[in-house]
Amino acid sequence: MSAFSRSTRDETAPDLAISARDLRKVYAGGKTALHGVSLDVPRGSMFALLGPNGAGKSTFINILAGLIHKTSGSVAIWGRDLDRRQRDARLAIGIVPQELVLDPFFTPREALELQAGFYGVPKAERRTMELLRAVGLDDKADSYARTLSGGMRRRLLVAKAMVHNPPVLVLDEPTAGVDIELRRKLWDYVRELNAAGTTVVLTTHYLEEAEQLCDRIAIINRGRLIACDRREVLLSQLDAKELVVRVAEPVSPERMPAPLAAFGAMIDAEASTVSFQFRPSETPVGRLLAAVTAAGLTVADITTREPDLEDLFLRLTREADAAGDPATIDATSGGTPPAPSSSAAA
Ligand SMILES: Nc1ncnc2c1ncn2[C@@H]1O[C@H](COP(=O)(O)OP(=O)(O)OP(=O)(O)O)[C@@H](O)[C@H]1O
Repeated sequence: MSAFSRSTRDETAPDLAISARDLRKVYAGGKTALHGVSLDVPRGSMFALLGPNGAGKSTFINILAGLIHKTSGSVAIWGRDLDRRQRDARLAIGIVPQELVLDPFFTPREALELQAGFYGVPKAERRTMELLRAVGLDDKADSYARTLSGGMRRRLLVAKAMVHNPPVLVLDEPTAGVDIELRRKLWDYVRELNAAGTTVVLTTHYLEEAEQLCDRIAIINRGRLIACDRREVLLSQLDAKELVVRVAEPVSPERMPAPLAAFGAMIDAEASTVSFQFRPSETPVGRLLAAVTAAGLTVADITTREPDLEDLFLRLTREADAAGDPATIDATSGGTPPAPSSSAAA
């Protein structure tokens, strides 16, 4: 199907694959799962939606999928408003649900054909075997779905979400219960789709996965967006590094040389190391190494540790929890959001 152009040069394609404004969801019973989330997913991006259990990720995705109704706010998928152009919006998105929902009596081939029929894909344009090959299920094309393993079912759901060739693919916890080898295969395929222009949004509990795969990351906590930016920008917010210097001479924390104390160094006598927690924006590593030399020590080896997404995730969710009722970050401007505690309510 060529209805959707993925080219970055195509001026008819929207700049935003998904755009949510002030999205709220209050479930029957009064639970507010989304407190006014505004979020943009640029076309062509590989976008991670991260958050602890119960943060509201599935609620967000289920609204996109049309499985639940939003309470208020608006969402556009591929520039098509979900209220005004529901059918067009749905055609633009493929969703891989969290639950492994498959009819056990259909084979993968039948499941894909049925789905293609549901989306009105003409027989000549169906890519059933191509999709099954892509997800490594071509040899299972005619086995009953009930005989497939959890990982195979997951991959079949990915293929199913792609039958109408949507420009936006959303995967809700796609690798839960999938072993490492299959996970790698799944990601290879998702990367290929993304390289070919498909915008990919995924929710995951594996921070490492988001860090390795995604160029943009949003963090949602208790129904509020607490961060949303390019991965490098988010990680640079941490501005903290650790330098560990192994020295040739014996050292002791009881005899901390003044040049090292000035930088808040810590000494591990057993490992013969001096370590520093520092802000790269304020303190160049060279100054720390100079302090080691000034203390009369010889540098034998150095290692540094960069903060990772897990550090950021923990810090932001803790800050948001400590603030109690943090304001929502409007992540639609494309810039770096302000710190959670000082941002303005959307
Ligand atoms: N049908 C429902 N009725 C009432 N409350 C619900 C319903 N579905 C979800 N919730 C509540 O809404 C909040 C957000 O849930 P949601 O499933 O969106 O979170 P999540 O981030 O996807 O979590 P997980 O990572 O565990 O899937 C939770 O407090 C959850 O208990």
